[in-house]
Amino acid sequence: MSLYYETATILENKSHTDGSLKSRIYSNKELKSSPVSVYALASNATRWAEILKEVIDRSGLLGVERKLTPHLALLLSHDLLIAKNGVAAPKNHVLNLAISRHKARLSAEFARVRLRRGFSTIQELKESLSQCPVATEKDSNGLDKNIFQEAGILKYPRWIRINTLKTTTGGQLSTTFESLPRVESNQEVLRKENGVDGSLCIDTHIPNLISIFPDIDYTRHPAYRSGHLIFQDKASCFSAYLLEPRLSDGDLIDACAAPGNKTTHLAALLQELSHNNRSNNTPQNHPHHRIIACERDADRAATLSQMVRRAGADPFVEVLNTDFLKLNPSDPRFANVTALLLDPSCSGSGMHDRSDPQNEEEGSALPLPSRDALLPLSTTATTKGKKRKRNKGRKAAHTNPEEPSPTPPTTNTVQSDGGAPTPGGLTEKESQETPLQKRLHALSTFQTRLLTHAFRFPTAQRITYSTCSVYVEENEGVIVRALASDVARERGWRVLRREEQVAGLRDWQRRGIEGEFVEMKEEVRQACLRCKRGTDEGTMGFFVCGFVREGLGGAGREGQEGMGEAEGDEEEEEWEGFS
Ligand SMILES: C[S@@+](CC[C@H](N)C(=O)[O-])C[C@H]1O[C@@H](n2cnc3c(N)ncnc32)[C@H](O)[C@@H]1O
Repeated sequence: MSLYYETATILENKSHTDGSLKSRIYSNKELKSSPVSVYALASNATRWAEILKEVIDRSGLLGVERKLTPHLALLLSHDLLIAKNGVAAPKNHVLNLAISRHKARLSAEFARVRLRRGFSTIQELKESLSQCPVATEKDSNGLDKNIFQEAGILKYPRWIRINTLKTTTGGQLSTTFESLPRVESNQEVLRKENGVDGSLCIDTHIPNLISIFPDIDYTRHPAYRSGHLIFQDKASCFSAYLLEPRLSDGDLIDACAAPGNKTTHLAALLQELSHNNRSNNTPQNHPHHRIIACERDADRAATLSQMVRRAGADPFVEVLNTDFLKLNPSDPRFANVTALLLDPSCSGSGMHDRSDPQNEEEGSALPLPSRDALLPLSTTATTKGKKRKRNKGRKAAHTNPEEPSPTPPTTNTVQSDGGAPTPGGLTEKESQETPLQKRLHALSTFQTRLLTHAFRFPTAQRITYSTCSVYVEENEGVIVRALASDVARERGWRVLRREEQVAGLRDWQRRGIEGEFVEMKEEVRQACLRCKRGTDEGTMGFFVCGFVREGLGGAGREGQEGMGEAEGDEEEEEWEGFS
């Protein structure tokens, strides 16, 4: 059935074609299926991906149906479980058979996943996923706007950061955006009147950021192609802005940099500083600040280099295709590092439409089911013959402020020693964790390690830690654990208090939340900034917290600590299944 194969190919996007999901579909002249159907299937399945991944993983579908790829499984299970008309293939078609023979198991898992999230009906769950205003008009391609409503696109404006490395906001407003009237709020931006091409709002928290109607496609516009405009959600701009680069800074590290939105934002902020400080004679093309942009994945590092060049940030940025955890903080190459931006891989649960290029640029992939999902965890944990280290101070249990906890009510605070170990190296509680809990556990362990590694850079004075996740485990939980670490205490790291934050972000109202099992001081909670999906603010779900250092404690131990930890960490990371 070409609809499923073609939609899967579009979502995989192996050729890395530029453009929005919609433009990739409509510009594809080889499609046999109707673009309307491909778009509807792709955008709807994408929206449900996180839930469907959990359903498919729990059912073990991919372990037995070798003909199904993760993308095909996602699309077919969407139609089987959610679409009004079911699977759009004849009953005896190989794809229909491959999914339908597991209907009972998939439906049961779907019901479990739904109930665990606190929704008594599919309709309620559906509504929670598409909190968008109803629109009935057709778009320029004749598409019913309700399709976009389901995909959740209308709720969010398109955020564009004007890249001041190459242009100015004034210049762009009078050229590229000349035809768009200015409005005062995102809500007005989203209210597209008949016959009007949309409007534009200048953001009040982040300089050089605008929002426009999301349906206006600028991916082919010369200003976008030449790097004058960068698609970047407002929330994602918080990380570099909160780090607040200064003229007194030495080198900066972006520890997990690809595809490079925050790296180029840092570069733009640095350049503005030099421009504003006329007494400083640093020539624009020979900045004394170096941004070391670290990315461990080779393909993504190549994309990062490309993006850095396109944004005109190359005079500032040195791309390192390496694992940040392998950098020795005491290496003389990093002797001048004063600030680090850490935006590690995360669950991506704060993103609204992962197939949108704006979100692809944020670096989180579509959650896909896995063939190994049902392998007993004890097998995966011991295949490498490594034993797991205990997480000191680990308290966070699953908490997503946007949905009820999947943790069974009987699960209590995870003790720092994790309880009694099972023969497979897992505690009883850990072996009872759902796939989501296991994933969050592994992610937050990895994220805490990255953050504590950042604490080790001897001359570092400021750090920002951010994720596009809504889960407390990956956010406040990581902050609390990292602050409790020996290295944080020895080196004098503390949170950047709200009153110390850059103007604009200091006024941001959404602050940290205490999860069921994460307690923190009010000062720490206030230091955490959150953005919530589905609000009038028009952002994705996001979290950021800044750190500053009081004094330079423990400076004598840097060399040993840097390398010693990297080795031990590797052992733990392999156990956690991250490569
Ligand atoms: C959320 S994305 C970063 C997005 C980026 N900050 C931006 O704004 O465009 C996380 C990136 O970190 C990379 N990464 C994960 N672990 C890493 C590590 N230990 N060292 C370096 N890069 C890592 C991932 O490959 C991924 O590209």
